[in-house]
Amino acid sequence: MTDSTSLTSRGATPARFAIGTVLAVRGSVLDLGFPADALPEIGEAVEIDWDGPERLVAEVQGHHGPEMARAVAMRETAGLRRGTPVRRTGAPITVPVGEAVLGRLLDVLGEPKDAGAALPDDVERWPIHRLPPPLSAQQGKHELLETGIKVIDLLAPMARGGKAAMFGGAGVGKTVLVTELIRTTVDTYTGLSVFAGIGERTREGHEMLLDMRQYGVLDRTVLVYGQMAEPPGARWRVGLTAMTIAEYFRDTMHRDVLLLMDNVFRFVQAGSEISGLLGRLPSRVGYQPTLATEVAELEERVASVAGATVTAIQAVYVPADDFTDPAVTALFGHLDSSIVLSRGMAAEGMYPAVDPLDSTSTLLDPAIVGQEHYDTAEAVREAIAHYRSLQDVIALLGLEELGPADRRIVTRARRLQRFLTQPFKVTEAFTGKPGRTVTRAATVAGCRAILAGEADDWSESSLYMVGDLDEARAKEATDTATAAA
Ligand SMILES: Nc1ncnc2c1ncn2[C@@H]1O[C@H](COP(=O)(O)OP(=O)(O)OP(=O)(O)O)[C@@H](O)[C@H]1O
Repeated sequence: MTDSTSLTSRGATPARFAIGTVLAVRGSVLDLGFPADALPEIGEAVEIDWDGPERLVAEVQGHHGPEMARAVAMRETAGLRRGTPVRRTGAPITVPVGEAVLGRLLDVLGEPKDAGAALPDDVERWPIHRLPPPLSAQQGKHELLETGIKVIDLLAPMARGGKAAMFGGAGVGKTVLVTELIRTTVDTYTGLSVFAGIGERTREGHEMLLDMRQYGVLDRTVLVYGQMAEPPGARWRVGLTAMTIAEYFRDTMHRDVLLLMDNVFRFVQAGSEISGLLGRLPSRVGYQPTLATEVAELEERVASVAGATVTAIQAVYVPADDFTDPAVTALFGHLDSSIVLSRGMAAEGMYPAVDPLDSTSTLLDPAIVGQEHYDTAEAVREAIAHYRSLQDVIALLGLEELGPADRRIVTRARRLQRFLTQPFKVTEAFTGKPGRTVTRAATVAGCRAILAGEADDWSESSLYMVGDLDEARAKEATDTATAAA
């Protein structure tokens, strides 16, 4: 028996501060020995008393016999030895919340990583595991969150207090789109933003910090990072850390919060790594058997309560462009707005590469967006779907072989596709084109005019990478004048 048993049995240490020891270290997974009457609970945080480089906290995941708990470390365990003392905390992992964390870059445990001052000792802390608000307290999601991005506002509008996700394979523009959404919404949005960087490149965290400072919105933003170089425990829990900070702003300060997560797939992937390390049998496609529960635990907490909202905007990597991947399908069901990025469109330079047919939103309903918007969105989809169905024929026989009605639809669909491209503020530096935001009304009006044939005689390039239709009209006029001269 360990010393700790005698300590507890003498009654010198209350159970919740009971001391145990590290029995085995396998990467991020720790086997911990405790006295039988003081085994930490599942979900409880334990602190390792070691002389390693950083405070080491682990979360208990299971009990293996009456005196052994298995836990997942939130930080690197290199150098950790068997026999090192471990302390129970009697609570789940807690993270600092409130005004003190605004403008800061934190890690999964809420510790600052931005070389700034330490957080005050008396900062309020909340546990990262919390239940979603009861259904009776949640409010509906019928208010639109206009983004100023034409294709999203028209075809996959977002809800204030809702959940939206951008799906796409590697390099199709997820990060660019999420960053642009922060950029465009912070100008108009009076709420606070919490950004969760999950399992992506480490440098992106510091770039985001600099960007937020440059936009002058850092004091309304919290950045929380668990990036790809960090152990799976950090990547698995960092989303909950960010969510908890957002919930505090919503529930205690009654502020609207924009919660941005890049990349939610990495959260699922970290859960899968941990499941394997814990020796659990894998389920479909090798994912953890608890996949749906883990995703639901995160997603269900995004809600509006008593007039204050948390709006989630997430990037989701689609492995090998396979939209039937279980991680991707588990997420789809939770969303109000699904924005699908297409490799084909990215390859043609049609940025943002949002697929107009695959992207959907529950808000695209005449009762919410209005009849005119709804009808326009449907007509745009129909025209593009018709064009796609004719693409093989066009490739084989040429446009000339089509009847006049089909040819008219193709002309308009191609112009609509170009009109739905848009230069972004965040890409100004490398495209050289100043970014544009367009109101929903102008987007709808522009598409209606194209559908009615106004742009039939314009060159397609006049509609490419512009803001509203007036800008395209002006570009067409200049180009025509230059050609004539
Ligand atoms: N709106 C855009 N305008 C111009 N170029 C873009 C746009 N979106 C993406 N790109 C180009 O595509 C590249 C990849 O974009 P991004 O990093 O956002 O992809 P991603 O889907 O997040 O990739 P990963 O899965 O590798 O993180 C950018 O570096 C840029 O060159």
